[in-house]
Amino acid sequence: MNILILGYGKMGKIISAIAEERGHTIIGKITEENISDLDALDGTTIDVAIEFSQPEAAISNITWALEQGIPVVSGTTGWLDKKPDIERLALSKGGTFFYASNFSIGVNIFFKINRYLAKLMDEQPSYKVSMEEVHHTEKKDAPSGTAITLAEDIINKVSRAKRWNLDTDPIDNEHNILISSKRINEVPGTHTVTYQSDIDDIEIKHTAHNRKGFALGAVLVAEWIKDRKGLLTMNDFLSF
Ligand SMILES: NC(=O)C1=CN([C@@H]2O[C@H](COP(=O)(O)OP(=O)(O)OC[C@H]3O[C@@H](n4cnc5c(N)ncnc54)[C@H](O)[C@@H]3O)[C@@H](O)[C@H]2O)C=CC1
Ligand SMILES: O=C(O)C1=N[C@H](C(=O)O)C[C@H](O)C1
Repeated sequence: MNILILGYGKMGKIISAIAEERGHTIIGKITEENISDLDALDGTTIDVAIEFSQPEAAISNITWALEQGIPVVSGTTGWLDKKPDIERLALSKGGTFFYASNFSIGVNIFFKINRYLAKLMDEQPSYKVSMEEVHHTEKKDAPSGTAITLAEDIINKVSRAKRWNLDTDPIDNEHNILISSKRINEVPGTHTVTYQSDIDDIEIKHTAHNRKGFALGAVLVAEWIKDRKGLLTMNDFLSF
């Protein structure tokens, strides 16, 4: 496949390396500095664009690719208030848009465990739920996209949990999921969900040791979506 890399930073570099190992051709590596190179590209020669850039760049990158009829796999976090606009564009063009806050298979297993635990906790009102996410100091958004997915899945299952907020906000009651966001050098991504009662705590935790899981997941999805259309997610890709 011919792959266009939109955002050639920490993730874009690992994705490119894995894609090449798997026999794909990288036909462009777009950064903030060489964004004008897009004008010279012929969209008909690109099978898929993989977009891991920055919150402020994601919308224009994805819009450009969808306008060219290129299927898009996007993992950029921190811009999701605008996602409905992108989804409308993808549908109006008859195109393909795949978004995941986390492409790692391990995290997607963790998402499933989180949903199962939340279902049990719906009937255990003595437990208060909270969350912690830890990432490297270059991360721009907080909380992480993964933490937001975890919180939204809990809100969908636990009727007393109505909304989430960062623990820097002064709201702390049974209806709010407090999320603590920590930034520590070089941490690829650690997420912990805690249910606390007077009697005990139950915690589930996912620790990424590096970025390979996120990058491999994005390449596997790019291979999978090649001949698919519409709005797709990890639930469509994974069979569990
Ligand atoms: N969904 C997932 O599984 C994962 C998502 N992420 C997300 O992916 C994004 C990128 O993460 P990193 O690679 O660590 O960031 P990074 O800062 O290392 O790289 C970002 C890249 O985007 C480029 N960029 C910035 N503005 C641009 C523009 N206007 N047009 C094109 N490129 C532009 C930068 O030049 C840089 O090459 C973040 O939003 C992060 O949260 C990161 C890891 C996994
Ligand atoms: O910025 C990162 O690095 C990561 N971002 C994603 C997120 O916001 O959840 C996924 C992963 O945790 C790494």
